[in-house]
Amino acid sequence: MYFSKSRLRGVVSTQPSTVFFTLRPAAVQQFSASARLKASRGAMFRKAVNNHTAPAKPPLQPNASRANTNSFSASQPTAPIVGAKRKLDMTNSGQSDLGSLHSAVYFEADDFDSDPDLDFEIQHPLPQSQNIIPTSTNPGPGSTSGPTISTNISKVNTVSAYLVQDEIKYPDLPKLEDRHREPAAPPSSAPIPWSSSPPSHHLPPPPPPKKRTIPWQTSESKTDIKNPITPAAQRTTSKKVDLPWNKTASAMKDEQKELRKISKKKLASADDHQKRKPRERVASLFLSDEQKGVLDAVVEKEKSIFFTGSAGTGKSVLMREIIKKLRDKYRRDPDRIAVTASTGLAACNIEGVTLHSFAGIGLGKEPAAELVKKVRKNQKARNRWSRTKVLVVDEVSMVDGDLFDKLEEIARRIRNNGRPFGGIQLVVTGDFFQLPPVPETSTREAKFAFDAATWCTSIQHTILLTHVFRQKDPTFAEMLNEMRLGKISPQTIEAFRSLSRPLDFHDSLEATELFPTRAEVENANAARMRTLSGDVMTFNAIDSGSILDKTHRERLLSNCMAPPTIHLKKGAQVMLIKNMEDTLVNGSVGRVVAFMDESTFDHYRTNEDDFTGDGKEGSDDDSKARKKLRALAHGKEGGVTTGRKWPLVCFVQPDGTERHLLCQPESWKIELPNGEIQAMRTQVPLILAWALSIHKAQGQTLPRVKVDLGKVFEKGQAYVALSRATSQAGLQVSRFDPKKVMVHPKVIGFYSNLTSINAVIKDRSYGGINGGNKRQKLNEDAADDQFSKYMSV
Ligand SMILES: Nc1ncnc2c1ncn2[C@@H]1O[C@H](COP(=O)(O)OP(=O)(O)OP(=O)(O)O)[C@@H](O)[C@H]1O
Ligand SMILES: [Mg+2]
Repeated sequence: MYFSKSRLRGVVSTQPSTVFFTLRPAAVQQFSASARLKASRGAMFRKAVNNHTAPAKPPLQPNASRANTNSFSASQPTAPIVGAKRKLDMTNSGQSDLGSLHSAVYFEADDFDSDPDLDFEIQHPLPQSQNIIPTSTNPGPGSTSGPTISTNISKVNTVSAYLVQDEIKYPDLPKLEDRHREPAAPPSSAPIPWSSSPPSHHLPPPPPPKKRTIPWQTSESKTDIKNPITPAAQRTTSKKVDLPWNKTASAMKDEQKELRKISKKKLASADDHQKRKPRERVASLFLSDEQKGVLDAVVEKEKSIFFTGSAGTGKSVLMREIIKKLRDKYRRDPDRIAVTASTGLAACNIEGVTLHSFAGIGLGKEPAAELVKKVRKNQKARNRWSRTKVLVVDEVSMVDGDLFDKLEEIARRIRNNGRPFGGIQLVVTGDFFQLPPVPETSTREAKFAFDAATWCTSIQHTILLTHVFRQKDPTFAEMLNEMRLGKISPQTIEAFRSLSRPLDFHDSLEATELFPTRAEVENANAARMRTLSGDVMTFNAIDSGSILDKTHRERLLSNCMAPPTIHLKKGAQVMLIKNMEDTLVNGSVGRVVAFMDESTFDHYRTNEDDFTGDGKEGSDDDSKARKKLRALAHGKEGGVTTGRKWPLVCFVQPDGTERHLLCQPESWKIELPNGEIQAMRTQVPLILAWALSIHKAQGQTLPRVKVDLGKVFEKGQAYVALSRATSQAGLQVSRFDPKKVMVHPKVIGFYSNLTSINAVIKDRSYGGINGGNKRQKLNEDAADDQFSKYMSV
């Protein structure tokens, strides 16, 4: 073994006359032989030391920094004081394993002169060239080319007074051989990062051969296999019997089988728990007559329908009801219904897949013939096309017209059926006045689905829903309708301009600000979070599903309303993104008031009156209630804080009353018609709600909304943003400009040809809901009537 110069460089003091070392104890034993060699060649040893030059830091610095990154900062003095400074750092650093190895063993070069053991020459087992690395061949970063020791002294003076004493008092150390016997010294086999010894030298000596232990021969190991997560198992993991190489292949297989069983059981019990969890979900709404008419046409008459209507006419509510009824109808063959949407977000909202995913066409940019070949090669996609009887498409306004034609051709050819869409019944909804399709290339203008060559033959009936549920105030509904059609009267412009004032509410909820881009949303929410004091609670989603490729799965789930991670603080404004109860639905906005576990919440719920104040900020009642809630959240109010803590959110309902909900994780699925869950995310059903993107807001109903129209840039954006609001009192609009309300002329043309289902129902002469060919006649007769009704202002 050798005592390399690089080691010396790291520890040599800056006193030229009195050299001291900080030796890694592991090196002490190694040092014995080499020191003897060197001491016997005293001159050579001193030369080695004197030749040692200042920049001692480089060889050790990385190790020191690794050992305790906190104790080193960039601003700390560097090379010149390294010997001294590092010694102090390392010996003081309790956390550093390097530091502990450095437990301050000091000695002077002269120590060895008086050591009788050093007075004999030993024959080193290895040739010298292998043991002492010559300076020339191993200059290292701190070799002779660096600053000299004297340079170091002057700099060290400023750092450590005791280093400049003429004579330094070193601790009285036991003799070297005594030190060898110190029980505290780590074994010499402890690996030293810069040692050039081969790893095998650090290995402990091989144990004497033992009788082989086979797992099934010990009762302990049997228990371990049955219950690998018991403490016993954990304890035994360090025993030799549990080491994988001590098991036979069949024993390993048995163990894996047991583990699989256990994890299956766990999953099943988690599932059971989910199922058993009492959940008062949203009760079915009473559908209006027009909604019922559509439902009947789809489920009973099995017609291919496109139902549309302005924002808030209950298209989504109706679509959910249709899906429910269809699933019930085809409960024996659930894969007969394909639930899809134009975008990932819309698909996630109805627990379906994107049209692209369903079709198995990738991006779908190739010509139809190639896509047909592609689908034919993909057995799963082929099966989906063949099995589907009803194809549901939500948010059709964002489906490209060319894509619609391609899908129609694929359906016909894969199903070998010449009827439109190969005989598949289409149930399509959306509002073309809202967000348009994203064009395939920037050079070509967006083509709407109704512009597809096969739209008219594929859709038997187009139905217009006219009753607006979202806005109860007919004046406001009419203002929004004008905006939708892009024909805004001067009075309406004035009315919108008057909404630039700040909202006037007396509770703690603020308006949700809608932005066109995601970056603006993230900045706005992050800025608001920073203003809150208190601890950040982080909730990470659990993702699963049949798609094992992580990137692919993440891409699918990136469209999910639930984020992969959400950071919350007490006081954060949040939006519920799942329908929970009648009044707590997707879009409800509230504020996080505490984080608590389920049992504490149960206690809170049963004594709710104690925890609700009069709502007036600063009042006695309110502060008492807050105190109680705080105490409860900290487990001081009788609640047993046993489990994981979840956000407790106080939602303000439309009638002004408050509801508290403990927001525990919910699941969002991306599910193929055959029931295969491609991807699933489980996360607390909340997102930050000071700000939201217009894209994510599409489809939402929001009680308080703030929009800066100066920022919108896309057709339909202004209408989507403003039509989220339920009332004028809950809407703040800045920079309202009628020019920002852009409507595509093709969309106006398309809607001018529609009539409402009410008109059809009223006038039986049309024979109820009309067939595809009759529709044109109906449209011709009723279009002027209807359009003049909607364009009346
Ligand atoms: N039959 C109904 N009875 C009572 N409320 C209803 C009914 N249908 C819908 N609503 C309510 O009207 C609001 C808007 O409904 P929904 O979101 O389905 O409209 P939409 O047409 O899909 O709107 P958008 O085009 O903005 O997505 C929701 O708050 C919903 O609960
Ligand atoms: Mg909707």
